[in-house]
Amino acid sequence: MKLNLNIQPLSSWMKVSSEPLIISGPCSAETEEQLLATAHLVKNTGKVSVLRAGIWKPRTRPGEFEGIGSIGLQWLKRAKEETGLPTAVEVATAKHVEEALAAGVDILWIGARSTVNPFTVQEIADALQGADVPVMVKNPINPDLALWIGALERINRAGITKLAAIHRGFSSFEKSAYRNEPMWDLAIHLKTLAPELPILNDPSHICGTRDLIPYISQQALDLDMQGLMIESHIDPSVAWTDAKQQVTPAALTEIVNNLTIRKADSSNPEFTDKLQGLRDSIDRIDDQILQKLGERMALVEKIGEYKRDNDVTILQVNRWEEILEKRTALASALKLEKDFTEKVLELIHGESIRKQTEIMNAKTELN
Ligand SMILES: O=C(O)C(=O)C[C@]1(C(=O)O)C=C[C@@H](O)C=C1
Repeated sequence: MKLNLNIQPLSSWMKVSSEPLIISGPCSAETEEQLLATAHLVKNTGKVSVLRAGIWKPRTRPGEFEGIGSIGLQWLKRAKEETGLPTAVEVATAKHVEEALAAGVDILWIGARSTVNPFTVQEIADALQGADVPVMVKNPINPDLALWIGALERINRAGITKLAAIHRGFSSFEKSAYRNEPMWDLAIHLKTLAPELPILNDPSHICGTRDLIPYISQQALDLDMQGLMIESHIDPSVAWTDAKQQVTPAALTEIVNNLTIRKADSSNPEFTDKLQGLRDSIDRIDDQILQKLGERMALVEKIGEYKRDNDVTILQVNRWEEILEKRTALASALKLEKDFTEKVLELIHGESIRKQTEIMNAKTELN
């Protein structure tokens, strides 16, 4: 299945001053001085194409700093006039959209806490009708690809064709080094469904702490993401929100300088030839794997019929354990990851059980 989004390529609406595309600025606009000072430093890095700042902040508990509000729009306007950087803010209600558009904000983004709620997204989409503004949609808090896609579709159906997704990681109960688990598979899946949709990465929210930002940023670029949104602050130690994950503009420069930019393809004929040769070998091996899986499944069916005729259970725990043990030992000798091998075997065993259940049920129907 492919998504049917009507979108314009990123290059037609985003002027990237230096590769890769970096959107940066404070988590929150706190004071006019703080925003302007950060904007100038960020501009002077020469690495940043868009200035970001949160002015309406959804906070988990009441009583925390909830953003400076509409006054921040005037500060952003001034920052843009002084630095020439286009601006981006998060919007979460129709009123935010109206105010941001009236103040000439260049890019709007929808935050993870809004993307989870189709009512909120629809309200934002309705307010966007007729506007020609780029919109970026962060993934929902929970790892639900359909919600992310639904939000992108709602915004697109409102006529927004300058559209991008932002991967900011997902909330998880499991203890992790990250504030939000990257769960790269979901972003890769979205890219597969909509190859034309630009996906940016937000390492600040994935990491929650600045030390991990370089690693996640590199991984995002290596997964062919089109840019990075990295929070920066003149003095992160006194930031009013997300102090641990913001970086100074100087640190931002270092992070970006250390990134290796890899292209999606190479025009070097030697590379292309060698890659083709290796891919041909992979094609042959994939064919063999599938052929062998087909042969294995035929045996599983035979066993299924045999079990049915002798009233023997499908699940054979001892045999399954024996398989797991022997194959993971072989796999480790072949330098395959244990985790990976177990996952493959579990998939195969699950399919055997499904197939044999079908065979057993066929017997019930006949009787
Ligand atoms: O050995 C069997 O009894 C089978 O049916 C085969 C098989 C397998 O896929 O290898 C399937 C189900 C059992 O739980 C154990 C093993």
